[in-house]
Amino acid sequence: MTSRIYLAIDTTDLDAAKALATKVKSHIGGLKLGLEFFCANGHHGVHEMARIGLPLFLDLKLHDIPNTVAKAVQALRPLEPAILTVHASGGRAMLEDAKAAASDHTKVVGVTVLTSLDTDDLAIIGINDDPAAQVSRLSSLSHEAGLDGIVCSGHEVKAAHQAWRNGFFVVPGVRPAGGKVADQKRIVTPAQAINDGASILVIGRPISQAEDPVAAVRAIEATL
Ligand SMILES: O=C(O)c1cc(=O)[nH]c(=O)n1[C@@H]1O[C@H](COP(=O)(O)O)[C@@H](O)[C@H]1O
Repeated sequence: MTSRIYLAIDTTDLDAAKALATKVKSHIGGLKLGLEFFCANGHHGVHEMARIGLPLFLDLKLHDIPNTVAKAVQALRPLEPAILTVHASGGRAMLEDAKAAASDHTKVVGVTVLTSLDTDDLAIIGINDDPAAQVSRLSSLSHEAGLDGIVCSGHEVKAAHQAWRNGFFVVPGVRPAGGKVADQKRIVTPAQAINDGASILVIGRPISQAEDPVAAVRAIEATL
């Protein structure tokens, strides 16, 4: 069975990204290229990473007016990402237009509440609800707008999956028991996220910063 672990490539260094991805490629299901990587390496960097032969998740978290996001999605089509992110809080029209602009081969998923935020952080930006309620709201909106799924933390994935049975659920903020939390706030273990309905896990530093990334990814896989 294909691994459900997508390795987060969070570096500006293309050679380092290629070396890490090549090292672990037979143990993971795909590569997630984020803003840091894309801002430094652009389309060229994505083409280079595509040569490794794994599905690519282009995590640019697009968030703008509908026309601008739709045009950006069109401009990304030649990269043929398997998965692409937009911010669900961009609103219904933006989500519909983003999905319409993407190729049928790309899953467009809505980022709900970043895993680095908790209830206090939401209050500061005027959302007087806990993350679970906000994720539920944005998950329903993403579903209604025709997206393929959402990004949420492992705290919310069970309820989101129950409400949207054939949705695609991306769960970052995943930490092996006792792993360094860093800037994440809503974390769960990889096994919990999968048991609760995650379709794929996005994991970065627990693998990329490990002394032996292959051993780290194998240890995580063994818990699933
Ligand atoms: O969309 C994402 O992938 C994402 C959403 C979110 O809410 N939280 C989150 O951490 N991510 C990404 O998941 C990865 C997590 O990295 P680590 O914390 O190093 O495992 C980073 O590349 C983040 O950009």
